[in-house]
Amino acid sequence: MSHYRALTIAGSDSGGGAGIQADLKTFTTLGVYGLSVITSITAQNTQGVFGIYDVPIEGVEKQIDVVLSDIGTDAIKIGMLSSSQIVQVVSEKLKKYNHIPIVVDPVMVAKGGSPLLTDEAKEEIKNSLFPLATVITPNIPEAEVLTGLRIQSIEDMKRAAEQLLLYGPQSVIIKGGHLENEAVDLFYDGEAWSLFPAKRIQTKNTHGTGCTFSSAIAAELAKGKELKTAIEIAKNYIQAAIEEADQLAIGSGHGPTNHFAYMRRKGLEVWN
Ligand SMILES: Nc1ncnc2c1ncn2[C@@H]1O[C@H](COP(=O)(O)OP(=O)(O)O)[C@@H](O)[C@H]1O
Ligand SMILES: Cc1ncc(COP(=O)(O)OP(=O)(O)O)c(N)n1
Repeated sequence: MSHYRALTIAGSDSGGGAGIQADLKTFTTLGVYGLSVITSITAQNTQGVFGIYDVPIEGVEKQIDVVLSDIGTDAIKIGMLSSSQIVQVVSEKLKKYNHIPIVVDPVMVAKGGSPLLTDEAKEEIKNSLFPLATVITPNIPEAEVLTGLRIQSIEDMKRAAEQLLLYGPQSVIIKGGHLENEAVDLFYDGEAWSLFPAKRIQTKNTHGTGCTFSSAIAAELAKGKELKTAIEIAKNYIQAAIEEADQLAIGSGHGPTNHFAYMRRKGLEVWN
């Protein structure tokens, strides 16, 4: 029996809530075999980021080469790429895989405010990586930095999405986790707008929501789902993970979301 495969190219979060660790948990609980290329190691817990150690460029290149030449993948998710050199090498390598769906999460800042990429790398992401993307998934602060617009409403999100599409991705989803009332995400592919609304959950345990959401989209694309269906499933997955986040109670700061919740709701008992 063969399995669908998804590759994450991202940073490691030692606290397990975001980055590579969140991506692999998401792939696994959506039934997809997860592969990983680590770009950077963060010393991180629920209280914040205490150190960032980039993997040497040759190490990033080698991981991509050996994984793709032997195992291959059905979808790729890109998360934290902390320097412009890492963005360059990843973009260069992925140019020859443009038949595979690519989800780009332009990770910039961790919840506690620690920067996860340099200013130089922001330009490189727009110019080199966005043109390769099936979909890009900025949150509101990221979309503001990338466009220079102030985003406070759905109309502002629409303007930002139009501007971001000019960099060449096939589509854009601006995540609304930072809006005040509703957690509504806006999708745009140059033809039509779609809204993915959800009730905003009051919890401090939202560490890794963006990583989890983008890797759930990648997992569903790996299975061959159409993009909007993949986003709908990812939205249900993250909603369940946030709704049941407080049951995990990991760490003393901003805890992770609950990657078991979606599986449990599908009737699979994961612990006793
Ligand atoms: N408190 C919340 N309640 C419900 N959904 C949320 C909440 N926070 C974030 N989300 C959802 O989680 C996903 C990730 O969004 P967001 O938190 O904005 O990303 P990031 O982690 O990159 O800042 C989006 O679908 C967003 O709507
Ligand atoms: C290693 C690593 N990658 C990405 C992030 C940011 O993840 P995100 O899902 O945006 O979650 P928050 O940091 O906003 O909770 C990270 N912290 N670490």
